[in-house]
Order: sequence, then C-alpha cells, then structure tokens
Amino acid sequence: MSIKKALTIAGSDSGGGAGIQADLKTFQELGVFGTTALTAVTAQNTLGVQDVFPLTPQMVKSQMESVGDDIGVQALKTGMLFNAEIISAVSETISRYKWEKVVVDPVMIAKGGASLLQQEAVSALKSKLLPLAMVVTPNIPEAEVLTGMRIKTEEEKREAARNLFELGVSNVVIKGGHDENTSESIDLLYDGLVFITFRSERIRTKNTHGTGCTFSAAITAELAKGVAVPDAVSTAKSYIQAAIEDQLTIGSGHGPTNHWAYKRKFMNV
Ligand SMILES: Nc1ncnc2c1ncn2[C@@H]1O[C@H](COP(=O)(O)OP(=O)(O)OP(=O)(O)O)[C@@H](O)[C@H]1O
Ligand SMILES: Cc1ncc(CO)c(N)n1
Repeated sequence: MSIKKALTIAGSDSGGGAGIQADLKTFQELGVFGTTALTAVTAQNTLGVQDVFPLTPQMVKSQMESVGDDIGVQALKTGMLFNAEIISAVSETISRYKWEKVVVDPVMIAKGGASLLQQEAVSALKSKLLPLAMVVTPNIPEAEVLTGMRIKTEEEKREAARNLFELGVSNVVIKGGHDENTSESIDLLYDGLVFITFRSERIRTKNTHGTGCTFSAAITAELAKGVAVPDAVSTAKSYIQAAIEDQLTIGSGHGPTNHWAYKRKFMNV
C-alpha cells in the first residue's frame, strides 16, 4: 500500500494534547504516515508547562535529514521552534530539500502563559521561515506580534493577513479561536487575491489544549494528499470542530481534544 508522508517539526507535550503528539494523532486519523523532528521536550499537562528543554539546532537538522534522505515527505509543518538558532537550522534544511508544502504554525505562548518561542526569535521567524511557507496559521495574538498591529475588527484581521502575505507567505489563515465574544469561531484565509471565511459554532469549553497544533497538522495532512489549500483548510476546520465538540475528560485544567471524533462524526467509524 502506498501512503503519503508528512513531517512535523515541533516540541513534545508530555500531556499528549499538543505538539508532536497532537500532530501524529491527526496525521494518523487523516490517513497520512507521520514522521517527526523534535525541537524541544516540554514537561506539560492540562494545567500548564512545568519545564522546557530545547534540543540543539544540529539535532533538529539531523532528524530532518534522516527523514529527508530516506523516507521523503509530501508536506511538513512547524510548531514550537523555541529559539532563533533552531529557526535558522529548520529554514536552511527546508530550502536544501526544496520542500514546498510547508505549513508554519507560529507557536509562541502556551495556554497557561509559558513562552514556547523566545522573543528575540520573532524576527528570524519573519525573515527566514515565513518566506518559505505555503500556509501560516497564527491565532490573533500571534498575528498581532508578527504584524505589530492590534487586531479587533474584521477589517484589521484582513489588514493583518495582507501584511503577512507581504512577508512572502502564499496563504495566510488567521484563526478566530481567541475571539471569545463571538458565537462563532471564524477563521480567515487569504491567498493574496481573495478572502475566504470558515465559520463554526463556538463551543463553550475549557478543553481546547492543542487546537492550533491539530488544526495546522490537519492542513498539512491534506496538503500531503494533494488537496488544494482552501479544501485542506476546510477539512481541518471540520476536524477541529469535531475534536472539540466530542469532549474527553482528561486532567483538571485545559484538557485535550478528541482525535477519534472526526471519523466518528463523518465516516461512522
Ligand atoms: N471554542 C471553540 N469552538 C470552536 N472552534 C474553536 C474553539 N476554539 C478554537 N477553535 C478553532 O480551533 C482552531 C485553532 O484556533 P485557536 O485560535 O484556538 O488556535 P491556537 O490558539 O493556536 O490554539 P492552541 O491552544 O493550540 O495554542 C481554529 O480553527 C479555531 O476556529
Ligand atoms: C509542545 C507544544 N507545542 C505547542 C503548544 C501550543 O498549544 C504547546 N502547548 N506545547
């Protein structure tokens, strides 16, 4: 059986809800073979991040080479990158392998407030990695940091998307999970020409740990299968909606989402 392959370059979440763990679960559920390059180990649970240990940039690069030289991938995503040196190593290696279907989830801060990206690494993210991205998926606070704008209105969201497009990203998705005073969770896609909105009912829950990782991993899995960007975003939206709706009760803080839900909802599995 031939299968499409995807790579996630991200941190480990010991609690299993976000990071590499969320990405692999998503790849698996969407029928794509998942490979990994770990950037950092976090000691983390539903209450927050207790400890962080970054790997060396060389070790991140070696893992990418191990995957690239033998297995090969049709698409990849980046998540927690932690520092500027890791961002440089990742960007150089992506360029060397000429990987094109690159999804950048510009992870900055965990739900509990812990920093997953050093402040001084933001400029490396903008200048080195974003120009290589086919899709970038910031939440609203991340889009504010990347653009230096305050984003409150729909027009400001559009302006931020235009700014990010100008940095060389082919498709910008500004996620609306943080827009808590709306009854819908609205994600905005911009491809340099048109805006497409993806809407879903906002679910009232504190169990949204790892939603961003899962969403970007689902886009990556669909791109690996050859799906076009708007359709990939649409499937990712359905996937994350199902995964938030069909709640699990794990831990006493911000619990993870449910990766069994998508197939249960849409494929009766
Ligand atoms: N309460 C909710 N109800 C429905 N959809 C949601 C909810 N919260 C987030 N989403 C959806 O989940 C996806 C991730 O968005 P979000 O803005 O939460 O990302 P994030 O902040 O990067 O996540 P993370 O918690 O992993 O950092 C988006 O498609 C968003 O619309
Ligand atoms: C390892 C890791 N990556 C990403 C996030 C963002 O949800 C997190 N909390 N932990």
